[in-house]
Amino acid sequence: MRLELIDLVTAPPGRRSPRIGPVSLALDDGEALALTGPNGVGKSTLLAAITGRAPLLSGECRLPAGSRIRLVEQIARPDRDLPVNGHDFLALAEADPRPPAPLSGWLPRRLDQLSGGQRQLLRVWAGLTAPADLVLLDEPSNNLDRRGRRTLFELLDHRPPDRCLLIVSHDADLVSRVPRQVEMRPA
Ligand SMILES: Nc1ncnc2c1ncn2[C@@H]1O[C@H](COP(=O)(O)OP(=O)(O)OP(=O)(O)O)[C@@H](O)[C@H]1O
Repeated sequence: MRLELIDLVTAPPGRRSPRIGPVSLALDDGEALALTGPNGVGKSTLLAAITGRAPLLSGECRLPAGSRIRLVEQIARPDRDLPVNGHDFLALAEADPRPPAPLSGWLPRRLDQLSGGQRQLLRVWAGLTAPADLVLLDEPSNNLDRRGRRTLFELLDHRPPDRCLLIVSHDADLVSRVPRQVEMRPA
């Protein structure tokens, strides 16, 4: 699987402005890349364009037909009042049902009874281990304290090796652990 963005110009979903890009990058099987850049430069919008939610105004987004993409969004949709526990959540996401500790200990609990950071780590695990060719993580270390960030790094180390990984982050420590970095700059 190869993701290739060629002079891609996009905009937030349902809009034609502000224009984001042009951005060019390529990612091959099993590669991980960190996408950095200032607030508002368009990183989340670029991820939305790769998933097809944001418009392609010009340029190209090349992905093999049938590629499976998993996006772990920066802000989780509210799951309050959903009677779903961690086991159910991983099963629904078709994710690996056996995450490492401490995530394994949270699985019997309802998602709405976990902390924001605990939910965040479960969402990242689900994104990393569910069937996919390309995993997009938007600010995965948000909400995490030092121990949570260490756990996140372990989860990333355990990711299945065959999939491409694109991580949007402002976290210098996380970015430095990713072999390749691309910085988005304002047009
Ligand atoms: N629904 C929207 N309508 C109008 N403008 C929007 C909308 N969503 C985002 N924008 C604008 O599009 C630009 C890109 O936003 P985006 O969230 O992609 O940036 P980002 O690089 O991910 O920022 P951050 O690092 O703060 O998460 C910003 O200028 C933002 O204000």
